[in-house]
Parts: sequence; structure tokens; C-alpha cells
Amino acid sequence: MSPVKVQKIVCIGAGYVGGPTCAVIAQKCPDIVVTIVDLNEARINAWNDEEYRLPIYEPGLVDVVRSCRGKNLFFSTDVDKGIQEADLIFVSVNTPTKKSGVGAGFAADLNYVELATRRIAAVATSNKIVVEKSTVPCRTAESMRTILEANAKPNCRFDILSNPEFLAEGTAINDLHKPDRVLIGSLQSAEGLDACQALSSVYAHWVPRERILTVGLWSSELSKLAANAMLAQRISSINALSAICEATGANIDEVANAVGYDSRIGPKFLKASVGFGGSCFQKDILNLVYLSESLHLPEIATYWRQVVEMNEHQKSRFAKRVVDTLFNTITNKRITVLGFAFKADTGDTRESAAITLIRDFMKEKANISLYDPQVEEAQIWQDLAEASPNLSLENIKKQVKICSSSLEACKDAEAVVIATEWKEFKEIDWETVYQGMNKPAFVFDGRLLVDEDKLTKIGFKVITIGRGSL
Ligand SMILES: NC(=O)C1=CN([C@@H]2O[C@H](COP(=O)(O)OP(=O)(O)OC[C@H]3O[C@@H](n4cnc5c(N)ncnc54)[C@H](O)[C@@H]3O)[C@@H](O)[C@H]2O)C=CC1
Ligand SMILES: O=C(O)[C@H]1O[C@H](OP(=O)(O)OP(=O)(O)OC[C@H]2O[C@@H](n3ccc(=O)[nH]c3=O)[C@H](O)[C@@H]2O)[C@H](O)[C@@H](O)[C@@H]1O
Repeated sequence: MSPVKVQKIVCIGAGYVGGPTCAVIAQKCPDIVVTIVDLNEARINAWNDEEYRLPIYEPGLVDVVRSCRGKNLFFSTDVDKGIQEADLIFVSVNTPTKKSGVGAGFAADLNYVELATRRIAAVATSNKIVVEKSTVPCRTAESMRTILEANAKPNCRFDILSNPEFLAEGTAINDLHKPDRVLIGSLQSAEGLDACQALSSVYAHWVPRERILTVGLWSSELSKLAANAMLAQRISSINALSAICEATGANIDEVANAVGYDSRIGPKFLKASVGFGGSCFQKDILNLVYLSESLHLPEIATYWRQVVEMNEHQKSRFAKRVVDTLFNTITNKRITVLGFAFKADTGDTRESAAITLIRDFMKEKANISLYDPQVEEAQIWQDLAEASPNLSLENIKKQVKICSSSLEACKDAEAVVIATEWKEFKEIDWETVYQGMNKPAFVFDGRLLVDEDKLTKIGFKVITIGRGSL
């Protein structure tokens, strides 16, 4: 047998990963037809929107979709047809943390992966390479293989690969165009290596061969969890140091800079913040914690769990600092929160620190004015309602006002809290903001974003993560 030449790809799951990843494959491989399928009709309709109002905001994504949609890139709700026609299938469905049952709160919910796998087995009528793109616990590929083989039609074989995705939201297109590496895991059998070769050839259209790493299946699955755990660990480490800076007068940016100059440590991912968010860091670490516990490695589980606990501590520490600074009460005070997305350049709010901050401010009976340049209003209400299940949406709306600009949000506030590092917050007309606020006017910079000296000269009292108080 020799490697298949991939001509048709289907991606199951048109989300933050499936959409951009497979759109870039279509862009870079004009000889391959790529179809992205999803059960969510509204999402598919948005991907097909004539005005290119795509379901996710990602810089550069519209240009990629515009360049190949309708040529060799298609979006559809016809999952079965997509599966039947493809020779390679990406499974890029969501794998959230389980909410109930065994492993609740830690283990990955593999229900969507299993359903997609069962669908492949049920409708496939020819050989398929099935690629795990979703982030999954170590050895999930084995479960997928068992399901596929138990349900396969005669003369229909499946080869499973692991090909985890390392893109970050906000920079997804650049990350996909110029990945640090592409990781492909396969069984080391002749068939497994052939399947690996077939997928490598897809990426080789634009990724240098030396950046395409081929490894065993289990190493590939674990490497994804390991990469996210180690990235998050750096943030929790710098955030732990930010608390020491605040107590001693050291400056966290200076410390991070000095530490990052060591070429063994490196400068990236050392930005102290109000806490990391996003759909994956917490989920994947909890997944690693669960895996460690399942393997009877409690000390390892405790080690990784601490990264998430430090993150929770950072968020509540910051919220407490706001209350303490505002003379120990924010009851009936207007607090402006700038930013709701979990980081800049995305409309994604999953696990955003802003949600926790606003929940905590609501508990203190503050009035909150909120502005984010990308997040949809409906998403904000949904997130706030989920974070405070004991409050009705009606009551939440009495305490929280969503504004359409920074200036509107800052009007009559006692304090401005920067929760997301949107570039436009750096460029606000701070003089005007200051005029419109109650005095003393506080700015709490949870993102090390604003020019503290400039704002202090205007008259603000500026409190920054990782720097001592006034
Ligand atoms: N969001 C990110 O930046 C990254 C996410 N990942 C991983 O990629 C996976 C997907 O993540 P996202 O794209 O963010 O999730 P998402 O929730 O945005 O998208 C998943 C999509 O799969 C669809 N889906 C679920 N089951 C289906 C089925 N049986 N048939 C057809 N469609 C189905 C859902 O309707 C949804 O639109 C997760 O495992 C995540 O951990 C990995 C790297 C980066
Ligand atoms: O598996 C995933 O989902 C992805 O998770 C992260 O990507 P993402 O969550 O999109 O964004 P990051 O840039 O990693 O930021 C995550 C959070 O950490 C925060 N952060 C990041 C860097 C930093 O120095 N400090 C810091 O607080 C960000 O503001 C954000 O809240 C990883 O960076 C990706 O490699 C991975 O593919």
C-alpha cells in the first residue's frame, strides 16, 4: 500500500478551530476540496453569509474565506454527505469539561467526539483517514478506533491520526500560515505511517517539512495537553510573582523582562494579567489532572491543579483590590469594565476573567457599565446569567448596563477596570474620560495596558497588576 493522495477533506465542527483551520487548508491546497460541516444550522448559515458576517471574529479570516469559498471551500449541514465523499475527515468538535457524572468538573466530555465517530462509522462506505483535531485525553484515538472498527461496513477501513491544533485565537490565521510546528501522531504500523504521510502531504503544501513532526499517537495527544498546561503554568507563575511585586514595590514588567532575557526562559507568555481565560487552558489542565488521578498519580494531579487554583486566586485578588481601594465598598458605585472577551482580537468570552470580575462586583452591589468592541450583547447576558445562577436576568440587567463605546461606559463612574487588552482602550481620550468621572477617579489596569504616568498626570489614581499601590 502507498499513501492515499488526499483529494477531498471534510471537517466535522465549524467552530473556532474547524473553521479557520480548514479554510486555510483550502486556501493553501487549491487541488483539495474542503467541506466544513456542522449540526448547528445558524453557524453554517453565518459561514455562508453573503456579506461575510462570519460566526467568529478573527483578524484575516474573512480574506481567507473570501478567497476560496464556493471554489474549493464549502460549508454545509449535510454531515453524512460530507463524510461519504471525503477521503480524510477532521473531527474538530467541542470537548468541554464534563458537568456531571464520573469526572465531573475535570474530565473532558467526549460525547461530541463519540457521536461524530459513530456517525462516521454509520455512513462511511469507503476507506477513511480519521483525524482527531479536537483536544482529547491521552488514548482517545483507541476508543475511536474501537467504535469505528466495531461498526464499519465490510471492506471499509479506518486509519486514525492525532493532529492537535496549536492556534491561538486572535492570531489564528498567522498561526496557521506559519505554524511553529504541525504535530501528527499515528500508529507505527505500515498503514498508520501511510496515513500520516497522506496528512503530512496536505500540510506540506505550505509548511516546511522540518516543521511537520510525526510521532506516536499517544505522544501526540499528550503533547497538546502538555503544551497548554505549560503555557498556562507560565502565566500562573508570573501572576503569582505579581502579588509579591504589589506587596514589595517591585514592578512585574521589569521582573518579567529581566527573567525573560534568559534565553532558557524566553520573553513570551510572561505578561501578568487579571487571569488567563479562553476555552482551553483551564479545561485542558483539569483534563490532565483527571488523567493523572486516573493513573494513580495524585502528586502529579496536585501539581497541575495548582496552576488553575492560582488563576482563580488572581481573579479574586484583583476584584478584592478594587473593593479595598474604593474605601472598602463599591455598593451603589458605578464601576466601568472595559473588555469582556478573554483576550484582545476575539469575540470569544469562554472563561473570560471579565465574567468573574463582574460577578464579584455584582455581589458587592455595584452598578456596572460594560463595553467590549466585539462581543455580542446576547452573549454577555448569557455569560452573566450562567455565572450568577441565583439571579434572574431581569435583576442582572438592573445592575449591568452594556454600552456602545468606552466613553459612554466611563461616564459618571468611580472606577474603570480594564479586563481585556483591546488596543483601542490604550487610545481612549483619557482626558475626556477623566472629566466625566466622579473623583477621585480610579483606573484599575488588569492588563498592564495604559501609560500609568500619563494617566496619573491627568489626575487618575492608577492601580496596576504587579505594581505597588499608591
Ligand atoms: N478554540 C481554540 O482556540 C482551540 C480549540 N481547540 C480544541 O478544538 C476543539 C474544538 O474547539 P472549538 O472550535 O473552539 O469549539 P466550538 O464549540 O467553537 O466548535 C465545535 C463545533 O462542533 C459542532 N459539533 C459538535 N458535535 C457535532 C457533530 N456530531 N456533528 C457536527 N458538528 C458537531 C458544534 O455544533 C460546534 O459548532 C476542542 O477540542 C478544543 O479544545 C484546540 C486548539 C485551539
Ligand atoms: O488549545 C487552545 O485552545 C489554544 O489555547 C491557547 O490559545 P488561546 O486560549 O486562544 O489564547 P492565548 O493567547 O494562549 O491566551 C490565553 C489566555 O492567557 C492570557 N495571557 C496570555 C499570555 C500572557 O503572557 N499572559 C496572559 O494573561 C490571555 O489574555 C488569555 O486570557 C494557546 O496559546 C494555543 O496554543 C492553543 O492552541
